[in-house]
Amino acid sequence: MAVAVDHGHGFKPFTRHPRCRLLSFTQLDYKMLDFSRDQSLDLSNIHKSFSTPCLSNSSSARDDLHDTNSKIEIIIGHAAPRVRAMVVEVAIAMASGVKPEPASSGLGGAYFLRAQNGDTIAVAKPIDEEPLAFNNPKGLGGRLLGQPGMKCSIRIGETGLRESAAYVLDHNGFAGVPPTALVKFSHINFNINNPASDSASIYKIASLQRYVKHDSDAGDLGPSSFSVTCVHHIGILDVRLMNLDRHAGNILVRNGQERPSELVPIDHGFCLPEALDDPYFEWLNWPQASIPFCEAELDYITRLDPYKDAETLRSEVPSIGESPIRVLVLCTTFLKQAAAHGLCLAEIGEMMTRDFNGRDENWSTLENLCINAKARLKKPLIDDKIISTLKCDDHKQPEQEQVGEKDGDKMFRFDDKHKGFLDQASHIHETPAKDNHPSMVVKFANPPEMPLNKIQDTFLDNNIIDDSPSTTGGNLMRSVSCSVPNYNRDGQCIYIGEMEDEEWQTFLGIFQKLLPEAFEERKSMDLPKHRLGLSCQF
Ligand SMILES: Nc1ncnc2c1ncn2[C@@H]1O[C@H](COP(=O)(O)OP(=O)(O)OP(=O)(O)O)[C@@H](O)[C@H]1O
Repeated sequence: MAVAVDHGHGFKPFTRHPRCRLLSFTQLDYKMLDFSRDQSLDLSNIHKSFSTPCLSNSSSARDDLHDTNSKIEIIIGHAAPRVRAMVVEVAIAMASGVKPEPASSGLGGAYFLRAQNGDTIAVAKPIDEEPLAFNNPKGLGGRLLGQPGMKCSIRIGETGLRESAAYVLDHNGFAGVPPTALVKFSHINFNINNPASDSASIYKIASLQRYVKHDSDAGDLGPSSFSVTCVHHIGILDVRLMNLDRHAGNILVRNGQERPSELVPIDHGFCLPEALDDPYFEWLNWPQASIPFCEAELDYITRLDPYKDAETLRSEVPSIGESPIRVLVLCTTFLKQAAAHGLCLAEIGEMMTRDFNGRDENWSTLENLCINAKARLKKPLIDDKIISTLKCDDHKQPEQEQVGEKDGDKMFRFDDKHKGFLDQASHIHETPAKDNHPSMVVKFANPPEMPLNKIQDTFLDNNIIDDSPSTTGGNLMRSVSCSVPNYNRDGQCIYIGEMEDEEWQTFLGIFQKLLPEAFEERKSMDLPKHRLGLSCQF
């Protein structure tokens, strides 16, 4: 068998729904491993091929139609350590005729790739088999790539990117994310729900992660056998990446000869959302999270450079886009300052998590800080997606916060002096809803600055726009009614990706100035301490 590394651009660009951003895989430096089933394996040849890259002849989708040889191509992760070795092993296994084995667990399509001797090498998760995606094999399919997925802030088809990003950002294996890449498989039998209509079935894009031998996952055990270090390291990663999905099943447990067990974090598809969202941290209530960071951990956190990490993502995972990168910068900044103020992991995690009391979900402390920081920017914040119905009026009533009630909607004055406005916004959900959508009215002190088109653009994809002029008290009132789709319970996320660069920098500066007071307030609460009372051994 000849295994060759290809620096060419072997496949046609991967596109998705026309209204959605293109995944710019054409910009990426593809490296391809070709292998053929009818030739014998020659490992010495593999090494030679790596050191002497050569071009593949199979450079178009048309060629692929006539080429039945299996291929695997690294799209993201070719510079990451230990990725190539994993891909070579998978390539050899596939060349020997080994078939991917579907995993029964998980909501998405996942496949174990085994070597000829039966050892599992890696886990592949095709992006079109994610939960809700059209080729999902577990009855959860039907949607196009690029639409909001299980989490409103992460699009269908983009979890694989994030799995790779988590590995790239886990510097020196601090949290122990297994080697992960985004790859393209061709001529491999993954699931297709409607073969007749699927013309692109000759290849699939998938995340590929090194399989980790394990004894159980964290859901099978209580946390008392887990090492403080493992919990802290995984928690630090989750905070940086705003992981929305750190449930116990996503932490594998390896029992050593002695306690404590080693923890391995997997499944990072719901990290790095496009907007601030509600993270889920299983470790939040584990006693280890309430133990202060040790010197080495504090040193690691101090040395984290959010801007360098942002550059790393831009160069190594370019298709991820700027919004998730901003979430990374914001969360890393938050972590660094929180740790410097002496907060423990549990306190930091709690500040990032929304408060759900069974009926209402309130913004997290982190989200409230961002709302306040945005309110202090000069520009009116009308494109925040916290607003589902907007009305504007140049009639100023500066002394009043709530300026009235109309058709069941509360009316609030809004200008840049009125920083309390966005605190009020947390009460939006309690206002009477129209057509089952939360509703509010905002009065703008400065109508000319209101980019009405921008509002319409923001909501156009999924909403009904009603732009009807009316008059109130002699003042022109423009009305824009939009229904925010029900992504989550409240249909709301705080977006930070829409700001211009300069505005973003100003926002970050304001955000950082707000942090010390918030940390002091958090430290004055003693919530996490009671957890230390639980009986556990470390
Ligand atoms: N790197 C790995 N090493 C060992 N097992 C793994 C690895 N990655 C995933 N698995 C296992 O593969 C199965 C499916 O993986 P995973 O849970 O990540 O899929 P998913 O569809 O994204 O799941 P979920 O519904 O929890 O989001 C699980 O049993 C998981 O434990």
